[in-house]
Amino acid sequence: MQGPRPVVLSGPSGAGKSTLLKKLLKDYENIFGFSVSHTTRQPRPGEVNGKDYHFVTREEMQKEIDAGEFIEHAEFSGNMYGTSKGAVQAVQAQNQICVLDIDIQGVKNIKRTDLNPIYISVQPPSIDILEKRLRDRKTETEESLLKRLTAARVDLELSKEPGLFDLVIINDDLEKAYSELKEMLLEEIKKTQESRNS
Ligand SMILES: Nc1ncnc2c1ncn2[C@@H]1O[C@H](COP(=O)(O)OP(=O)(O)OP(=O)(O)O)[C@@H](O)[C@H]1O
Ligand SMILES: Nc1nc2c(ncn2[C@@H]2O[C@H](COP(=O)(O)O)[C@@H](O)[C@H]2O)c(=O)[nH]1
Repeated sequence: MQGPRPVVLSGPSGAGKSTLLKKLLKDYENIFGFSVSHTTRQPRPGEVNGKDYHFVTREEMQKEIDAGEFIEHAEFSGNMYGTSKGAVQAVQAQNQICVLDIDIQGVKNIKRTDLNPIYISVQPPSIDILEKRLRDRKTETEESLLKRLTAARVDLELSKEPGLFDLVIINDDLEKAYSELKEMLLEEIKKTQESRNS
């Protein structure tokens, strides 16, 4: 795959990946592009099909997986999620830095590909704080919230594997976490800006 190095943002549900990503996409509108994943979960209020996710049925997604159209896919908290080749190519065709928001199974699967991204894990200061953030977000039922907390514990354990991530950001103070993210990506941002001006 060509163009600037992609970025993988991973970490437990509710850790703050989308919040950080939204800031990044707003501040560097033309530099970063979001890899729009497929999912079988129901859209949340305000989510737009084709922008936040491609919302599909299990049958539709399985058909595309069987056809070899996905770079990676995983089952998370009772739903399927996956990154299509098309999602990444659409961003790379614009010569933008492609950002993938994926779970830890996705990270492990991407490691087996030639995508060569920068791997960043966004983590909460504690499980209690994560639970509060997920509850306050009001997107989950009690059942899905408990599933996500169980997955979060597994994620935090697995992410200790040496070398799995290039950077771990503890998202306590949002501005501090965002500064750490920007600092890590500064070189790729500069390279992309320079290539635009040349
Ligand atoms: N540093 C922070 N301090 C307080 N609240 C935060 C902080 N960062 C994010 N939040 C809030 O926590 C909630 C979860 O954040 P967000 O939706 O960005 O998580 P996520 O990692 O993208 O989750 P998911 O994987 O489920 O999409 C949101 O309501 C967000 O506003
Ligand atoms: N392996 C993949 N994981 C993905 C993908 N898109 C999103 N995700 C992860 O799923 C959970 C839950 O997301 P939510 O939007 O339902 O809260 C979260 O950890 C995402 O990072 C994907 O394409 N592949």
